[in-house]
Amino acid sequence: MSGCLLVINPSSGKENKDGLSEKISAMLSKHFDRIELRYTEKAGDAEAFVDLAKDLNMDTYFVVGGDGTVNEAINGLAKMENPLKFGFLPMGTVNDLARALGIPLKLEDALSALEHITWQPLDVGQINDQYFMNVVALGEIPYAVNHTSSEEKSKFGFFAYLKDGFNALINDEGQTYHIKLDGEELDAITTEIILVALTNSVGSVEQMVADARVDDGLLHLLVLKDTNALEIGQEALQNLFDGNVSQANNVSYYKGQHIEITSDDKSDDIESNVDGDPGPTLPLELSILPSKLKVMVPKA
Ligand SMILES: Nc1ncnc2c1ncn2[C@@H]1O[C@H](COP(=O)(O)OP(=O)(O)OP(=O)(O)O)[C@@H](O)[C@H]1O
Repeated sequence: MSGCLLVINPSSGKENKDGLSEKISAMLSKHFDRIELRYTEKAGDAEAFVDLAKDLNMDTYFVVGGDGTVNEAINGLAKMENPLKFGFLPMGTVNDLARALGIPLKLEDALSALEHITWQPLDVGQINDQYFMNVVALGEIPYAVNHTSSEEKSKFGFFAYLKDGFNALINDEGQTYHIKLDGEELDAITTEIILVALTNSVGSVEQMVADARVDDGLLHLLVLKDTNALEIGQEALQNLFDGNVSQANNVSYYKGQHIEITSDDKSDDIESNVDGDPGPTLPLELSILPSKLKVMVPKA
């Protein structure tokens, strides 16, 4: 008998929640014999419920929420040797993983798209001792975003805020970083922003990293160059938001499986942003877990 634990974050998103669990259960009942429902109450619940799903002998773990909830689910699943299968419905403001996987962002559309499903292999990223599914950002700008109130963030979204707030946020020349990519030391770089992306969609910009595939087994490293000159920085950031960053002049673009990032500057103060939330400080070690998960997507 196939079973699915359905976990809903009742605080995510702004859509009307009337009949939400019934509608989702109806869709899931087409694919599973047995469905159990739980609601999250606080940070960490969507990660902890993975253990409950295992105890209940479920084979699939399905969450409904924003990027925070999806990231928690990934953190629960990725540490399993043989992870449960994964599914989700996007309810947040950014929803990059859904965009990359072709899961519609509107609830009713997603529910009908998932009437017919297939299981897509999905890479998971590791940063120090935690996991991510979409993007790690590092530098002055992500730092400022980390220290922005969640109201502002939920109003504008992570990168929308970043874009609108770019002028206001620039206040110095950036940090100097040392980056080792697959064991090779790159030239030291002074920059305001470093991104490590897993999917083509970053910060709601669906083709920012046009080459990235959810199961290509690669980390996509983007470094904004020449940020001492504000105008160049702005132009490069605009290139990021216009998509297809590998074509942009002021962005260095690399691919690899293992990245180490250190800095001569005050490392303890340099904080990362992981999937839109504050992450670990330097030094950072990132790696890819190729096709670690199988995720439910609409059948083409
Ligand atoms: N019942 C609850 N009430 C209030 N907050 C909750 C509840 N359950 C979980 N949370 C909080 O919600 C956070 C995750 O929110 P999530 O990011 O999924 O939604 P969102 O903020 O609407 O989406 P996005 O980040 O894309 O804007 C968790 O880290 C946790 O702190």
